[in-house]
Amino acid sequence: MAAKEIFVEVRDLHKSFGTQKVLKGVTAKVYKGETLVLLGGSGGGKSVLMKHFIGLMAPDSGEVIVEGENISGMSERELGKIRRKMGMMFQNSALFDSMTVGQNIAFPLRMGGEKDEQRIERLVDESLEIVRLPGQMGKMPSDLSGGMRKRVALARAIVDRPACVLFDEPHAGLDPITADSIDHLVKDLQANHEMTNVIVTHEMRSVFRIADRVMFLKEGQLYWEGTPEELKAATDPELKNFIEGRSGEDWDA
Ligand SMILES: Nc1ncnc2c1ncn2[C@@H]1O[C@H](COP(=O)(O)OP(=O)(O)OP(=O)(O)O)[C@@H](O)[C@H]1O
Repeated sequence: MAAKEIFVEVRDLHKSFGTQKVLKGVTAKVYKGETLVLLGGSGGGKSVLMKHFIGLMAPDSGEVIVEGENISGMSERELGKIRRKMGMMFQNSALFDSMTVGQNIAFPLRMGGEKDEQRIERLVDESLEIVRLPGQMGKMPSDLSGGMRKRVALARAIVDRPACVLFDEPHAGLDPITADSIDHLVKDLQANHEMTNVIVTHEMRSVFRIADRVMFLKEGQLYWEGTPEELKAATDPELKNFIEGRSGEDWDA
């Protein structure tokens, strides 16, 4: 088998907000073409780590390397190029309620200086096709269900055909069937559009459906990494409690 190519690598990342140390020396790799899931308790630093992958946050110390390029110290212009390799689907969809679906999806293209309206229209159309919402560009976000809003947010994240999509809790607030449709879209992006996916989620059913690899963050450090099969077989009480949804505290005491 060919050696796996690294898409993003972080080395010994440290990040604090005021006196709160959020990342305490995280070293991790994301491989091209994989679906990587980040797990861990609330506040463990998953979203903060993901924002470092895309250059939205800069570390206090440590390195972020995207396709072999160290992004620390890059100018905003150079960082812009790096960010275009990645699309991010934010928590709670973060759509602009005053804009139509089409305008929301086109937003990153226009912000990036795209002036070719035909190209914008084509990319918006294609993105809506990919997320299985063809022809919905004229709707307002308030007319859509939660699941459809997530799909629009995904269409916006992929509109510029990034090499990698970062998903911050794409399953939050969805019923199991709608969550399943998001999982199908994730696997479709990977299989048919050669995208690398990095996903923060708490939805264990989805983890076992979509992940090629799992990383478990705890208190700002990489506590464990492995395949979903290895996670299922894990005997570590911390991991077992997490996947089985147990608090680990003794409530009968
Ligand atoms: N921009 C910021 N300014 C100050 N504190 C922040 C900022 N971003 C994150 N934090 C803090 O960093 C900690 C980790 O946040 P993060 O969002 O990465 O957690 P998480 O592991 O993704 O958890 P959750 O599952 O709850 O989203 C939290 O205590 C949060 O309040």
